[in-house]
Amino acid sequence: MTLGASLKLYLDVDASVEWAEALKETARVHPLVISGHVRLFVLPSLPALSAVIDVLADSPIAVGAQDLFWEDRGAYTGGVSGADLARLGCTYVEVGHVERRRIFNEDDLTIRLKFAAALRNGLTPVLCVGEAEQIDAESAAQLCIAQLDSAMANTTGLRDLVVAYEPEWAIGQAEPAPSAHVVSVIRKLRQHIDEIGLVDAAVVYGGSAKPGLLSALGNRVDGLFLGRFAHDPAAFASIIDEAAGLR
Ligand SMILES: O=C[C@H](O)COP(=O)(O)O
Repeated sequence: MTLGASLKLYLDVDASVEWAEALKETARVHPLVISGHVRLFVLPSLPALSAVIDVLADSPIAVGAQDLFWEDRGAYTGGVSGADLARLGCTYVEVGHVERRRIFNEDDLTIRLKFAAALRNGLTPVLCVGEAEQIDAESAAQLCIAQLDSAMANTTGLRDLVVAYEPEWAIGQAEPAPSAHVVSVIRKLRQHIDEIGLVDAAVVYGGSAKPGLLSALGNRVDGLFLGRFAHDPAAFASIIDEAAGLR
């Protein structure tokens, strides 16, 4: 089971460190985390990365970035190099979140280049896919598959991948997407992923995910990608407990 959380730009550096310290304590005593049956990763904001990496250095919680640039070196003011993220100790990087698409104008080509940059630097991509409007599961799955195939076009050397199914209409809401919809889309996504030979990829759900959801979805998903509802370390801990209950 894979559980990840992105802090987006919600927590400042000090709050991110405090949050990481609380998660570290949860992970330290949780048997399923210790045994590796639940893998945890967190994606703080860029300025908090180093401090959070320091806090989690001797814990099983992996750290990643929420974005990277598609080139590693050069005249790219403000760019973030995947090589530097790896050097800092990041092992994950998020690519394709809809907020990057909408607010920062990233398109399919940008996402493909960033996906390649992640792989080139040995970072596990957390590739976000999802439909914009609430539509039927079959149509949603086709859109997600098209986004996945586009991001991975010409990809070589893929070792590990997290695919986060994040329907845009369910992000930032009080409730996640209905479980039946999530299960149906993820089943079709999983089928496609298996067909193209990525059997080890984890397919997780994100979009107002919170305590109770994992139990409702059961083993039909590989985990969750959390946003706001992970800000409370106790909520994160209770979701790890839910993962334990599914074993
Ligand atoms: O990256 C996380 C997702 O966009 C979900 O965020 P949210 O749970 O705050 O809606």
